[in-house]
Amino acid sequence: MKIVSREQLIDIVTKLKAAGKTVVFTNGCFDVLHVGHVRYLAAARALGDCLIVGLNSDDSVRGLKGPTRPVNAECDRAEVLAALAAVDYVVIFPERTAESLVATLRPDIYVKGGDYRVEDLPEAKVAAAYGGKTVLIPEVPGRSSTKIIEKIKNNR
Ligand SMILES: Nc1ncnc2c1ncn2[C@@H]1O[C@H](COP(=O)(O)OP(=O)(O)OP(=O)(O)O)[C@@H](O)[C@H]1O
Ligand SMILES: O=P(O)(O)O[C@@H]1O[C@H]([C@H](O)CO)[C@@H](O)[C@H](O)[C@@H]1O
Repeated sequence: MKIVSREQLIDIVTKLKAAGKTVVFTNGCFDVLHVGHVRYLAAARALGDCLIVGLNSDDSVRGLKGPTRPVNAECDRAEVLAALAAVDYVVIFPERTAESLVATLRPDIYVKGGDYRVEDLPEAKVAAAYGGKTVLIPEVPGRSSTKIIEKIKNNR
């Protein structure tokens, strides 16, 4: 099963690190999945041996993106991500940022998309403090969940 609790992940990551594996971590809302997400996750997985995705809970997505989001509930979003070959584990987190997950799991590599700047990522600061590296994956232009939702709303 790829969808795991924070406690299960601590155990999994401890074993991976003991075996000398490179652990990669990213986080996000992943509301309406698109090709930008798929390429991004494949590129993140290629940086190491195991890709963990921290998935924002429904309440935390509402707090970040507004009351009409998410379109897809957290259990559905988690199952869709877990169906991707690039994704090894999914953990749902309730906080506004993934700082505590990064601090707990201490992944070797922290990843976000090119729509972010490293200096704006609080999670990157947490990673840097224990020697973790942050990598930004170039953005696939013109693809976003919001754009898909707008297209459906406007019936085009
Ligand atoms: N087009 C894209 N190309 C590459 N990476 C992306 C792209 N869109 C999102 N990402 C990355 O995927 C992760 C999840 O992003 P998110 O779910 O917010 O995507 P989004 O499509 O921009 O959503 P929204 O439109 O709701 O803001 C983030 O780390 C983000 O950097
Ligand atoms: O899907 P998003 O909006 O890219 O995900 C958010 O990313 C934030 C980012 O890491 C900068 O802090 C994160 O803090 C937030 O919890 C969402 O995962």
